Amino acid sequence: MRFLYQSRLMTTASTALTSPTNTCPIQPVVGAFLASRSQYAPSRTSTRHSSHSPLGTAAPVRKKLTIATLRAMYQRNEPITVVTAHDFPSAHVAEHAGMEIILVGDSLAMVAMGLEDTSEVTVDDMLLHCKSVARGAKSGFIVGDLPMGSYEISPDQALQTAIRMVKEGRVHAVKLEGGAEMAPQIAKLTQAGILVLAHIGLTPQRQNALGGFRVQGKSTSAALKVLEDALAVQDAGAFGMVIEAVPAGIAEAITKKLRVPTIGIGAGNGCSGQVLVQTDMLGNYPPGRFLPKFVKRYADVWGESLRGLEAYRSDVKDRSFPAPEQTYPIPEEHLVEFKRLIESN
Ligand SMILES: Nc1nc(=O)c2c([nH]1)NC[C@@H]1CN(c3ccc(C(=O)N[C@@H](CCC(=O)O)C(=O)O)cc3)CN21
Ligand SMILES: CC(C)C(=O)C(=O)O
Repeated sequence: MRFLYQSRLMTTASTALTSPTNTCPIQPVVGAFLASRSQYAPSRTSTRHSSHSPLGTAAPVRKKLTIATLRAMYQRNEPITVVTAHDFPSAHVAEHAGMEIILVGDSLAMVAMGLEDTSEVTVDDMLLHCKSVARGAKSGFIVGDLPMGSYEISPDQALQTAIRMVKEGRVHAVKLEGGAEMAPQIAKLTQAGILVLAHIGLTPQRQNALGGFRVQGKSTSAALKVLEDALAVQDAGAFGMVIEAVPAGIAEAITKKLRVPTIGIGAGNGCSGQVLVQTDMLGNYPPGRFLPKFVKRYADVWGESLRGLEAYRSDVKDRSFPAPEQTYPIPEEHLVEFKRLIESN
């Protein structure tokens, strides 16, 4: 299953940015901005923007989200929306869609780096992706994963890594996998003023020990262990926790026992919020790829990307691209003179 699960796909989802169906309140601002730039035509009077990030640097689109915002949402029982991002465009579109938390998950190993699993990801890999995401999402609350091997050895190691994630990666909080056994790490980071999102239930970095990506907490005793982990990470100071692949009824009951939010993935709608991997939920993979049961596909980025690329290829092959409107004109007399000069030689 591990082999089926990997993905070597292109990953940007920037097409959604111009979608007229986007109901996000900031959409009119984006629309107006794009319109004022007349289809990205270079302006003589203003700075030219790189084609790699059509909006130049990301302008803030809403009030900056903080831990206080998240706590207030939790208090009023408003679901917290979380999605992963791994680069500038995927962060930018997540922010424009109003996501509260943008998670730079180590699943970027598969969805952005084409690796087989998350175990090869390094802190430097994470930093590169975190920096790009931070530049794309100026108002979101950004959480970065501590990769396998960068925090388990000791609380000091965890703190060293977490400090780099904040200082260099520009994240607002870190996520680390593990329950009661990670309480010392969580406490150390929290005492140093670094916010921690814990991750319990199915912890993919331990896939070998778990015997694969298996649902956790399926028996009474296994569910009690998940609750024990939830209470331990809460008491160690985690501001919240991801609960992955746990039966819905168990995750809901655990959520009710806590005073910090749970962010569910494959854990039912009784959690305080939900998270999905962006490339999964946007359908940025070819048909037939294996997906966990908990993924719902909300878009077909693969289909749209393929359609656009095939149309481009076809236009290049029959020379209908570039058309006159995509080329630079020259006054006819200059062209005639130019040709006369080069032909007389
Ligand atoms: N692209 C991507 N999306 C993810 O959601 C994700 C990653 N990568 N990588 C890290 C983990 C691994 N994840 C997974 C992967 C597979 C299953 C899975 O196949 N679960 C079985 C359940 C098997 C059982 O009953 O125990 C399923 O049928 O959904 C679950 C979580 C979630 N995470
Ligand atoms: C699936 C989410 C929770 C994650 O940890 C990741 O993207 O790595």
